[in-house]
Amino acid sequence: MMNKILIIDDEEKLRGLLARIIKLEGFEVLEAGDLKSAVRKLDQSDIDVVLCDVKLPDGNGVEFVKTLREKYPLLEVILLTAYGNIPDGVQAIKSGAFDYITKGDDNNKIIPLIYRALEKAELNKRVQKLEKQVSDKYSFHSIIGKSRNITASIELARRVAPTDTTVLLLGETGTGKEVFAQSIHQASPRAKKSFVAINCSAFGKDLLESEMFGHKAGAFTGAIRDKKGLFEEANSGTIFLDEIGELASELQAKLLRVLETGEFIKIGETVPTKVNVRIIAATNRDLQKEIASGDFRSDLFYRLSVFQITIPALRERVEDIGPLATEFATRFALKANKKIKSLSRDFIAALEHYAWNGNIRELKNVIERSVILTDGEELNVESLPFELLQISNGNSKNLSAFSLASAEKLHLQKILNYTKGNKAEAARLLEIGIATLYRKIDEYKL
Ligand SMILES: Nc1ncnc2c1ncn2[C@@H]1O[C@H](COP(=O)(O)OP(=O)(O)OP(=O)(O)O)[C@@H](O)[C@H]1O
Repeated sequence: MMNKILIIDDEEKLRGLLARIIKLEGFEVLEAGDLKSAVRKLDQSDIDVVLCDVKLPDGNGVEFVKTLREKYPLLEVILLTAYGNIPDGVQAIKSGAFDYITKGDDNNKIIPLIYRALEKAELNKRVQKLEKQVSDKYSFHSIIGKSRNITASIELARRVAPTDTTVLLLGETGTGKEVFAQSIHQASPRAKKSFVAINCSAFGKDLLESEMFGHKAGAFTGAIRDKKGLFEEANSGTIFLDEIGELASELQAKLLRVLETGEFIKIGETVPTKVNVRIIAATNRDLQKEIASGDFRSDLFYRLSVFQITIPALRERVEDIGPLATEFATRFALKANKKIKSLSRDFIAALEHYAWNGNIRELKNVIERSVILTDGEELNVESLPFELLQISNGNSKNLSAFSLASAEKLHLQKILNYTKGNKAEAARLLEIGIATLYRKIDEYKL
């Protein structure tokens, strides 16, 4: 499609000349003699770049730049200034114009400038598209599940999303706490600002403090330059503090201060930094217990737990397992270039009977493994890890699908089958001592 350029200028001769030059480059040119007819043209067609004169019969071009940026954020504006009137150009750029150019003077400069403005306009469109993709990906719609339990959690999250209220997400590992945090952010007025996530158990205390709050150059050895902390990065947006129960006590105090005053002091700094950040925290621990044992400050807990949402474990919403598995199978099949059309009944039944201590994350892993192991069009039980099929054996050690132990167990089973239960022969083949074999048989309840 041809790019469209709109020229707004009341001097017909000059406008015509400019239009001819631009048309020669293969662009489609639209013309307007005043702001009113310009607005009509802008509403009727998708303009990419606007060239706008300053003095117009019904208004001022410099001021019009602001309106243009707000109403048509994807297009770019080049202001046509009168000779020697640099302040107009500077003001226009402040208001969001792409650039300015002196009228009549530099017609040979206009084409390259238009090309650059077009590139910027294309970029605007790409960014908008990506933003839409991100917000779709992290919207509440992306949370799969129709069970009463999960819909109740989603409903709570929807309600609190548009506010600035601090949210505490409770739930076992892998239940989707981060997915919830992102959806809340995306459904809030802060959606266009940053969403920053930090796992409080991922760093040691000192590193975590500098990650969260930043430091001044020279604050400690290795602090070569000033570092912005994640709270600053998240300014005007949302910060997600995962595994908040792991936060060291000094940092708990610092976080409490942020919650109370919006302020913190960077490492090595003396004056506080102020931020406006919405806080979403998450934990899989029982914070009441941590409070009782003195590991978590109760005042911080009360600040954080203004609005609590519990995300149900997968075993508490068994009816969602089938739809989740199907969705993951589709995604992984696409990724692995496999033609998987269905999941067998037994396959889903086995999934529904399993305890899923690792919740959705574990389910995702199991499905990925099954997709990799399947060559046909249907996922069936043969592709499931051993433990999932051993559900009736309540004593068996609970192993995750990808663990080394799970592979070891499977291997032992195979060898023992091969030697028809002859343990001495099995130990020889496995190149381990007979005592070790007995121990493993016992451990895996073979
Ligand atoms: N309802 C859902 N629908 C689809 N995918 C989901 C859903 N909930 C979670 N997931 C996926 O499950 C995985 C685990 O989710 P997430 O990281 O949000 O869990 P978490 O509770 O924050 O885990 P942890 O406590 O270990 O940090 C991710 O890959 C996520 O994309």
